[in-house]
Amino acid sequence: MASQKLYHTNRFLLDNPNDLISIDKWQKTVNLLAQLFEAPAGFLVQHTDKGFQVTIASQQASNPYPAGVFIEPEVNIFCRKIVETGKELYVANAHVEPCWDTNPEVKNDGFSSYLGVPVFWPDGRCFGTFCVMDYRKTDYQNSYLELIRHLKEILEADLSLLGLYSEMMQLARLDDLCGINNRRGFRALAEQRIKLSIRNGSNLVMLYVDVDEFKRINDEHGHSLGDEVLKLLAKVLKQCIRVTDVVGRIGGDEFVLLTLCDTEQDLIVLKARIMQAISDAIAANELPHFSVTIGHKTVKPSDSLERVLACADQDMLARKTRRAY
Ligand SMILES: Nc1nc2c(ncn2[C@@H]2O[C@H](COP(=O)(O)OP(=O)(O)OP(=O)(O)O)[C@@H](O)[C@H]2O)c(=O)[nH]1
Repeated sequence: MASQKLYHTNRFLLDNPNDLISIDKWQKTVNLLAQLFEAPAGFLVQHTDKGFQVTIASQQASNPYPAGVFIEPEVNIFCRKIVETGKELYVANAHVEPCWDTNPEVKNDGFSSYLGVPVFWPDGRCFGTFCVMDYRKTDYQNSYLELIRHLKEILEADLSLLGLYSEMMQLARLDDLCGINNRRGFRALAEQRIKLSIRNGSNLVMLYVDVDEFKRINDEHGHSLGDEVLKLLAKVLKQCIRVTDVVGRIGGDEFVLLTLCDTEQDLIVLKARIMQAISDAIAANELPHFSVTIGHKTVKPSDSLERVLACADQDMLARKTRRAY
């Protein structure tokens, strides 16, 4: 649960609806495509490792494939060729091209013509295809190709927006230095995690990890070595927890972990594991010795996140003070 993506390029959009995508607008775009080409069927088709899914189908009685239809990845459909090559495809008359003999759109549905362009995710991966099919053979001129390219830009603009928004959310929630959640990101994920644990009755513990005398490390070895210490600590903490736990850096040398922990004994073992992992990492990376103090607070259903954090912080401070005397 280290980060939350707004979209997954390998998941069907129809199964993971997203508020930033206007399916209604996409529907109008696909309808317009079919209308301008006077074609009986127009589509936006998505491809993932699972296969192909019709995301949007033009709303016409002549169109045999409604939105949601799934096609296995190995089926010899026109769209597959585009996904494999990343290039546009125009087939004026599939009945005279033997390579399409096994294509069910030709063999079973009787389509003759296909024109499609690849649609890309903002990271350059192929989302799928935007295409028109006709039962008759066609003779589309260049201007038609221009038209379909322009229309697909409307779809890609929405996918770009999704990418930009996702990046902005990541930036707002990530600590630049350590690459883990910052306070904002940690809070958002921790709130969700606490709600989930209340629902399924699991025991969560908040750990508050603070580097001892970090100021001295900066003063003696320089700020950039101090940064290396913080990065190493973040890496070690991430390695000591499960993927469903939440980790964050919420202050200069202060880190927090929200983790599942059933018993006192589990907690003791986890703290010892963190201490050992820090010692091992210091030795492996030839960094100056440093230690941490770890406070904790068990999460009760009635606790607010603020209270849990404050109590874990106080526990950490009390342990630091006890050690100092
Ligand atoms: N290198 C580096 N130092 C930072 C960063 N953020 C905060 N600091 C420094 O971290 C130090 C934290 O100092 P203190 O809060 O006094 O804590 P401490 O020296 O660890 O003392 P105790 O917590 O009492 O053990 C300060 O000197 C900050 O300047 C950072 O991103 N990189």
